Amino acid sequence: MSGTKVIRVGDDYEVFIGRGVADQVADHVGDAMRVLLVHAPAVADKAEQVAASLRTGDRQVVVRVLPDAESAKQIGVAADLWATLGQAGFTRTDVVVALGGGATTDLGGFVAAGWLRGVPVVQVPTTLLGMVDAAVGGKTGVNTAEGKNLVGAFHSPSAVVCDLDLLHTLPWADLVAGFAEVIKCGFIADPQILRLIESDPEAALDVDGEVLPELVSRAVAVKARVVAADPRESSLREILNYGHTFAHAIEQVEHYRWRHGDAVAVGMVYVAELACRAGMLDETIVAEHRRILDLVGLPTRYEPGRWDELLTAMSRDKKTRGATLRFVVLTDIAEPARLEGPDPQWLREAYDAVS
Ligand SMILES: NC(=O)c1ccc[n+]([C@@H]2O[C@H](COP(=O)([O-])OP(=O)(O)OC[C@H]3O[C@@H](n4cnc5c(N)ncnc54)[C@H](O)[C@@H]3O)[C@@H](O)[C@H]2O)c1
Ligand SMILES: O=C(O)C(=O)C[C@@H](O)[C@H](O)[C@H](O)COP(=O)(O)O
Ligand SMILES: [Zn+2]
Repeated sequence: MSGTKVIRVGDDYEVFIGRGVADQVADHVGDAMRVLLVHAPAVADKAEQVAASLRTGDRQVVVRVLPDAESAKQIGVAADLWATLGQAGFTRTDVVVALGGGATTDLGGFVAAGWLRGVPVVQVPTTLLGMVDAAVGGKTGVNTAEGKNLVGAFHSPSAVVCDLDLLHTLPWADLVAGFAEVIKCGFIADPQILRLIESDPEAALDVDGEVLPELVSRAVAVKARVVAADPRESSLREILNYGHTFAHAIEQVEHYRWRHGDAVAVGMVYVAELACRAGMLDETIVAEHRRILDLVGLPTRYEPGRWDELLTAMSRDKKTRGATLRFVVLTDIAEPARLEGPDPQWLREAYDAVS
């Protein structure tokens, strides 16, 4: 890959993918007089560099480090930042910049969505998962005691800056977790993603190689296409939730000790097993889920004996309507469909098949 790849999300904003592009964050804040930069603890050095590049003229740059990972996604963290914005006099032409993984971009986006009912946010994802998924599409939010992402808002970013060089410091387990959302895009919409991974998994996982940028661009293109067609998830966008009903249940019952990507990997196998029991998906495709996830080192199993807790957590999924659980399933690769109110026996059998 040479140069910066630019992917438009409808008429709304652009996603910039390249090496070194975080040095250009200042180009995306316009003439804002004030910028709040929130960042994950692990990228403090980069945050200092970005803050320095933003400090031009009279602009005031306020920098705040967030609690690590999922602990950032709490209403209290957002409330503290709203107090900061109030004290610094942030107006509707001022900007929030979020630098970090998906937890940071979800929280930063939520803070921007709430302040004055919406100020611009520039998303600068620093994990693979953030680049291919979380920072794109405008879903923002926090968790509550009752479940994952239960409070939030749709708030499109004004730009998304994906600097692949930032992946050099990302721990291996977090890089691998990001592949779950890449593989999800392969299964729901772009089989070439699956072919690229299976033909050379090692090359796919090489942050300095040529395959990873291609995978990032392909996954972002899938997300951009779906989000542009259905920004507020009235129908089509639900396909981006493939595997997430079971995944979010795992995350909640594990008190967020499981990575989101790892949970999504198991969640996709669960829902493939479910679709198989519903007679919608051939078992060879279920096996293909396990094989491809295995190739990059993602989990395909969760522990036994937790069914009741998981079922309660699944009932709070946003796709549920009344008492009816709804799942995004596949009838084939790149052929998403819905399964509504499945037989409780299938739900349980699918769990037994992944535990
Ligand atoms: N809004 C959406 O559409 C959307 C989509 C997918 C996921 N998400 C959310 O994203 C979150 C998961 O995101 P994630 O997987 O990026 O996890 P994360 O944000 O928790 O980051 C994982 C870990 O990597 C560290 N880190 C981040 N960048 C680093 C870097 N460059 N070098 C070293 N360490 C670094 C973080 O500090 C953290 O400890 C979940 O909360 C999930 O719900 C949101
Ligand atoms: O962008 C979407 O739409 C997604 O569903 C992407 C998911 O990967 C992501 O984890 C999202 O945060 C889940 O959203 P939720 O609405 O189920 O909370
Ligand atoms: Zn996800």
